[in-house]
Amino acid sequence: MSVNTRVYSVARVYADANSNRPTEYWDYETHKIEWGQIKNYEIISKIGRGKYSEVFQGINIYNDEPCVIKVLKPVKMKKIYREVKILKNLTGGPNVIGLLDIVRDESSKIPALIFEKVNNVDFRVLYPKFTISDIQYYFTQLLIALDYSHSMGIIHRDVKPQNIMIDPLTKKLRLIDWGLAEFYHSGMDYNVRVASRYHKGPELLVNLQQYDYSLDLWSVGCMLAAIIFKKEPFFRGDSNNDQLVQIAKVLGTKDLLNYVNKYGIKLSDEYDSILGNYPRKPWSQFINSDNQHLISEEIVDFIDKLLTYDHQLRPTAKEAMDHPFFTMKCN
Ligand SMILES: Nc1ncnc2c1ncn2[C@@H]1O[C@H](COP(=O)(O)OP(=O)(O)OP(=O)(O)O)[C@@H](O)[C@H]1O
Repeated sequence: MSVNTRVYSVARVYADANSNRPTEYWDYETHKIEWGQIKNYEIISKIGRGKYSEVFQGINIYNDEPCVIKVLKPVKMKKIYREVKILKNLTGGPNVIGLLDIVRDESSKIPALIFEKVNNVDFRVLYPKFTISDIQYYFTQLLIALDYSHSMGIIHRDVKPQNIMIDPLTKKLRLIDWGLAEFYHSGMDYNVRVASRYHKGPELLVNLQQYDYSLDLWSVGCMLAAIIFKKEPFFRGDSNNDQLVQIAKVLGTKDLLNYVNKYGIKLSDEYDSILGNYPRKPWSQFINSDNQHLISEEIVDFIDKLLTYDHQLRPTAKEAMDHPFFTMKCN
């Protein structure tokens, strides 16, 4: 990230969340990590493997509490400091995964993050069974986590089903994987190589670097559209460029061009031959016999507002929670 002389976009909310706080709050590069005791934890089994880590189920042998041990792969120390600083700032906040400890192996110096464990059910099993009332409940929980993070000056930048742990028995939802999250400073140029392809907002794909918290709301829109229309993922691009084409096939080319023009962005020449001149596709064309029981005017309007090219026009997390979809009566 870098400071630019041309400020063309500033967050509509929480723009000063970091400038109003002391430097120690957001300056992760000078952050000193206080290492805990690695001998307190034992690995039980492997849960998953991410791009940046190997994740294990573990146990704290002193209190017998289950935990998750995220062993970080070698990356720049700066990235580790950022994830730790952000987790320390957000831990204890609503629906944010709790960081319990940070340890490292004495000889290899490999760091590991210790988290609270969620008895997650895979989204491919869970989401297809969701009723409207489940969707209202879990999306409210997700928006609560996002509004909290945004109010704390932090953009998650990788919202996707794999990063949302849900235990349907206790109805606990936790937003995990803060490894790509970043502090928001108005006027700052950010790296657009964040988020996972299917959930990347148009701002990232058109190289609009002064993006903000609203990026996370696009990803929420992708998740919601996938669940409601039973089309997972909703936008399936086979490359970053194709991802924008898939979006344009739904939202239309004209509004995309209006969007980039508004912020004085020039679309890369690579798009010249692939973007075409797609009309806007009505949402009704996504309704079929498999999904019609989930469809309502309210939900379609909500998806329509979240999946807006112009990041400044999307509802904020708080505005999203106030959408009529959430107060809609359901059986
Ligand atoms: N607290 C937790 N409780 C239960 N499962 C977890 C928890 N934290 C992580 N996992 C599991 O481990 C996987 C990887 O964790 P995480 O996303 O933090 O790692 P990552 O290396 O940053 O992943 P990616 O490359 O996908 O971004 C998750 O998708 C999830 O399945």
